Amino acid sequence: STKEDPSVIISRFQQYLQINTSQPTPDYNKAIQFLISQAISLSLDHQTIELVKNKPLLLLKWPGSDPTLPSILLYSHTDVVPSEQDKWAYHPFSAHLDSAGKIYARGSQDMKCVSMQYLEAIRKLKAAGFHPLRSVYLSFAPDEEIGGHDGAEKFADSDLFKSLNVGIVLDEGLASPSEEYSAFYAERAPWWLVIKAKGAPGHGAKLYDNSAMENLLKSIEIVRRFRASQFDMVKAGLKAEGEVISVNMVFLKAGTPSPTGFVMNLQPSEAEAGFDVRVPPTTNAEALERRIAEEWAPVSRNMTFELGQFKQKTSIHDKFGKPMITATDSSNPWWGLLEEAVKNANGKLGKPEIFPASTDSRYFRERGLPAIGFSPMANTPILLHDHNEFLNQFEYLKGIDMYESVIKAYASYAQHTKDEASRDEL
Ligand SMILES: CSCC[C@H](NC=O)C(=O)O
Ligand SMILES: [Zn+2]
Ligand SMILES: [Zn+2]
Repeated sequence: STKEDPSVIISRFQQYLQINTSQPTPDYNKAIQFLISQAISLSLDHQTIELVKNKPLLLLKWPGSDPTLPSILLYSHTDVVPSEQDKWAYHPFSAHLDSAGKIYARGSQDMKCVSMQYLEAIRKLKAAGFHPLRSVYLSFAPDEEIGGHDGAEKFADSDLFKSLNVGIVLDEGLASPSEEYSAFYAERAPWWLVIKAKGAPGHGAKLYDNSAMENLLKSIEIVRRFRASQFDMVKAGLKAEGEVISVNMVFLKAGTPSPTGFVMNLQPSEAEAGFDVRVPPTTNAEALERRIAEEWAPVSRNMTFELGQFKQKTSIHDKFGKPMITATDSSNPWWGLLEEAVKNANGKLGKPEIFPASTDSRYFRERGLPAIGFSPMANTPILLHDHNEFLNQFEYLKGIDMYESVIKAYASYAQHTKDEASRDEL
């Protein structure tokens, strides 16, 4: 087969990056249309599913020769987070390629690179005459950045998904600043917390106990001490970022509004603060909830709290009651195959990590399925959700080689895994 000019591969990536799929008004139709054109050029079967109106999910299939074997799902999301355009060196949807080979775009790392690399790897495998044993599915899903409720959550719950008989899911990971690729076997659960304080209102000049502001500030101090204790373990190198509980205050809301701002000589009777809390899968969840109720928002200080507002208080357990963790030992051959495949493509996989934020993988792990987070970007600063998100074109091309090797290994795996065998019995 003839080798394709890399600049053609890069320009296809740029084309996808130039489609504005930014929340809260992603142009999903344009993205899906483009991806379908790629699927057609690869002779892959395609099907668009609207689990929710105007939120299309594209499903592609590369049929395997043994339909009795569970399939491989190459998963990605099509939406990206918003960007502050004027803080970028280049427009976030220009996909500008600079003289060092860096491609600047929102989504260049999270995760339009992965979507396109899957497709490019399949293009190469097809050109080399490879035929999969296991069926390979690709799904391009909406709404990951706003929680995945109208995307992955409904997809994983559908009869269609069941009919795909998926055995392993590949989803997004993170860039790695070192030369080792990062890979993730679990993630932290988001617990979005709002604590509210009540207290007696009074004159702004009066000193008295139990005002709403004082009550809230005491809680904030206690939360900050907890935050520091967790952060210290990371700083001391005792734990990785994904292994501690993170708590970050994300809003403060209090005061009595007036046409000129706030009333200055009145102490308000209510005050609240919001926290983005992320919980590792092996946390004692009851103990953490007790801590919140007894220390962070105690009734004794006139406080209340709400967990799971904005639909985010995810369980750290799957539906079988086990911590949502994909095995990395010999019980899960997919991990070893990934390591091996990366090595065969002249890369090196780092130690398995817990993803510090959230991904759609949780909807698959919830069902007891193994899911691995892997975005092949080595020697790259982690810039997801940041200004000037970029990916170097040479890393992008290397990533295609990684997937070529990984997809080949996964789609050729002939044995039933232990997992698959036990699922068959259900
Ligand atoms: C919790 S739902 C939002 C998902 C989002 N995912 C990636 O950044 C995150 O904040 O982790
Ligand atoms: Zn993402
Ligand atoms: Zn994201």
